[in-house]
Amino acid sequence: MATGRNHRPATSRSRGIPEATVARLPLYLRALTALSERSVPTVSSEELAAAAGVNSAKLRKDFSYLGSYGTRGVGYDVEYLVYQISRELGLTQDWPVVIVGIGNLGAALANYGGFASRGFRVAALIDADPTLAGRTVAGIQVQHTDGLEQIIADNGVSIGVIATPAGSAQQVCDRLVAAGVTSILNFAPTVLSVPEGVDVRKVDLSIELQILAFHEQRKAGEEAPEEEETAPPAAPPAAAVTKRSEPGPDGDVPAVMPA
Ligand SMILES: NC(=O)c1ccc[n+]([C@@H]2O[C@H](COP(=O)([O-])OP(=O)(O)OC[C@H]3O[C@@H](n4cnc5c(N)ncnc54)[C@H](O)[C@@H]3O)[C@@H](O)[C@H]2O)c1
Repeated sequence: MATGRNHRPATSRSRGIPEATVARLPLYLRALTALSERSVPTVSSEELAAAAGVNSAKLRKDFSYLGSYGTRGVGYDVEYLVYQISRELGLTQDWPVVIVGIGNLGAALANYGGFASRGFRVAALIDADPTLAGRTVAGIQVQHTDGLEQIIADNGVSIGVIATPAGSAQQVCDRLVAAGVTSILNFAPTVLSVPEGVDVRKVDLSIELQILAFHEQRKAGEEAPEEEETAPPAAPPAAAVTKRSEPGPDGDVPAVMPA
């Protein structure tokens, strides 16, 4: 099943919106939702850009793809933009989601209230451990992986979340895809291979931490007084050098949102 490449198009399939813009829409939506909750009626591109952590020229360009230009001197209508972006992201409908792997992470995700409020209903929790089957997590009974295909079909699920160990993730992914799932959020630290037409998003908090560590190290380097550079460790003997494995052909996108 794990054949073919997931060729990610440069633009979204709906109306030629660039993927980079699509990736920023949730940031705008989050900022706009906060304004809406405070009953703020309009917002300028600069204010909204600052709240979303995005450059304001980029924001205006992004909104032009939605056909939203704002009113000079007034700004953007908050409620209407919330509606427009939600519609563009497909959030005006309810998306049933299954989570596979109900360990520490899967249970935490199941308990996270933020999915439901954003239109993602956790329809089922699935785990391979027979001792977990029947247990209730976040008010939902965990079901055994034996029934995975039936669960997907019964609930009309198109989005699956993988929170299993890395070693089982590809097999789980293959079963989800064979059962009809076409979007996967992968938390397992492995590259998934999926057929054309299946989207994979990968979340890896340790990669985010590593990037922060890189910046911390650079900051520390800038602050430290000049001193002799530490010699790098000696290169390993040729025999000990192993070839780095090539990333698998899943074409998934790192969790880091473009600024
Ligand atoms: N992306 C991140 O930022 C992040 C953060 C924490 C953990 N993780 C990863 O998430 C995964 C889960 O971590 P955890 O701490 O919850 O582990 P865990 O061991 O607590 O839970 C894993 C669960 O997966 C189940 N499982 C194993 N094989 C399965 C299969 N084939 N089908 C269905 N269920 C299966 C196990 O029974 C277990 O309940 C790991 O891969 C971990 O590395 C990622």
